[in-house]
Amino acid sequence: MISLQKVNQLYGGTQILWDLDLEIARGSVTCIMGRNGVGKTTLLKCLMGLLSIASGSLTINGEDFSRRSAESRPRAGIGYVPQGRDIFPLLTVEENLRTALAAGRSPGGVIPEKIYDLFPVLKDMLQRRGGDLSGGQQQQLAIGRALVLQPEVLILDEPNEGIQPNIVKQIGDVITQLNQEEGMTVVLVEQKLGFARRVGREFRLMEKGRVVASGPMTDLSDDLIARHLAV
Ligand SMILES: Nc1ncnc2c1ncn2[C@@H]1O[C@H](COP(=O)(O)OP(=O)(O)OP(=O)(O)O)[C@@H](O)[C@H]1O
Repeated sequence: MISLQKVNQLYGGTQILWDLDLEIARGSVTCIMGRNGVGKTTLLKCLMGLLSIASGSLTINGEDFSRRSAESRPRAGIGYVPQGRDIFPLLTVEENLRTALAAGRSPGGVIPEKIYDLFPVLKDMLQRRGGDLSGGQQQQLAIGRALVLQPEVLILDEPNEGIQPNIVKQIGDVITQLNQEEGMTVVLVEQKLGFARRVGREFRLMEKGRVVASGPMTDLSDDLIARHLAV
């Protein structure tokens, strides 16, 4: 459903993505993995239209998105949880969730109750300011916000970075639930091998701006880990 072909991307004169090919199947949970600086975040930003690609193609459900702006993604059913969460610290939890409604096809509307079923803590804290939440709660808020428009695809950039273990487990369970019960397609950048193995069904390993190995998670061998992940 998502296909990148021969994608090249540059920051000024520095090329980060090199003829990158990537296929994401509908209904899969795919972990993008690789050492620091190989271009994982850059890849997600290109997927989201936050960075423009110099050449190559990006198609979503067969439609060409290579040149479309970031605003097109929520309307195409794609939700995004950026690295570092990017919630609004001075807005309340409810206001943070509402900001996502504005990006939809028909601005306005209501926050789906489902979000509070997935993350009950958000309901308890609706009137608290985002900045007063713990890191784990902020991450739950960022994921909740990405789910407000009920996307078909959820893209997450290191959702577990700097988060306590019990919330990491909860986030993993939510991803599995969304995938298994709603058929949501999930793409995540993940550094934690244990989490990737538990939650991911597919892996893509990156090295120097390219995908160099891919397959079902059960094929992620010790040899591949030693070659492309170990520091
Ligand atoms: N705004 C920018 N301008 C110039 N170079 C950048 C910019 N953002 C990232 N880079 C560089 O692009 C390369 C890839 O960065 P990217 O964040 O995509 O890697 P990553 O695999 O996600 O790494 P990490 O795991 O550390 O987040 C790095 O060398 C980084 O320094």
